[in-house]
Order: sequence, then structure tokens, then C-alpha cells
Amino acid sequence: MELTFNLALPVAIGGDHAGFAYKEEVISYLEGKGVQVKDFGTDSPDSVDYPDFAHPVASAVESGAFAYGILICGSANGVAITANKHQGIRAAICWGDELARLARSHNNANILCIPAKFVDTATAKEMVDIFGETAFEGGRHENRVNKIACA
Ligand SMILES: O=P(O)(O)OC[C@H]1O[C@@H](O)[C@H](O)[C@@H]1O
Repeated sequence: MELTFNLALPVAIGGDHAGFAYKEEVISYLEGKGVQVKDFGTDSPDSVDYPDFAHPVASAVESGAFAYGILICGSANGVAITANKHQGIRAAICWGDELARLARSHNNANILCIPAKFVDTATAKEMVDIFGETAFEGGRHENRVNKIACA
């Protein structure tokens, strides 16, 4: 099991209308740091259905072609519920630094789900940094993570 993300790979990002402005800001932030980002939409604040964006991001992360994923909607529940239908996905809703750290170190989460209506953009960007940089601890947590996926 990989303990850290392969940060040479691009990051996959997507979300619905409620996450659109945050998504644009996170993309600018990551690209400003030299991180490659693939934007799976949505492309405007017009109302859309979050599964249309969460499934493609989840499939992309599952494929192994991306370092990790970021999904953003109003509560983060819609995108997280959708992404977690994929066997290879562990999508974690986070609203603060410590949650983002624990999602990585304990749960080896591979998609960060951000609730745009409940965090500010500064917190969102801090969580993105922490999520991308924090290693999975393995050990006792690896046994648990290995039991998550259904046969
Ligand atoms: O903007 P409306 O359509 O009210 O609600 C969309 C939000 O409803 C929740 O499932 C998701 O968080 C999504 O962003």
C-alpha cells in the first residue's frame, strides 16, 4: 500500500454549482504552486447534478492516473456519497485541518470532499495542502482500511 501520493501526477478536481467558485480558487492556488490539475467541471455556477461530476473524478482517481482527487459541493455529502460508491475510493468530508490530516494518516483517503457552504476558502486551501502532503500511517490503520472495500 502506498503511504504517500505520487505528486508527479495531476490532481483531479470537480464539483457542482455550490462548489464552483471554490473549485476555481483551489485550481488557481494549486496551479500557482506548480501542481498540475485536471478540472472535471462544472464550468459555471448554473445548477447541475453533483453525480455528473463526482463519478468522473472518482473514476479518474481509481484509474491510478491522478495523485488524488478533490470534490466540492455545498455540504460535501452529495459528492462524498457518490464517490464512495467506487470500490477504490475513500472520499472524506473535511471541514478543518485536523480532519484533513486524519483522513490521510488514518484512513488513507484519496479524495478530499470540501463543503463550500461550511468552510472559508482559506481553510479549503489549507486542507488541500495538508491532504496532499500527509502520509498514510499504515500499521493498525492498514488492517482497517483493507477491510473497507466490499468483495
Ligand atoms: O443548490 P441546491 O440545488 O439547493 O443544492 C445542491 C447541494 O445539495 C447537496 O446535496 C449538495 O451539497 C449540493 O451542493
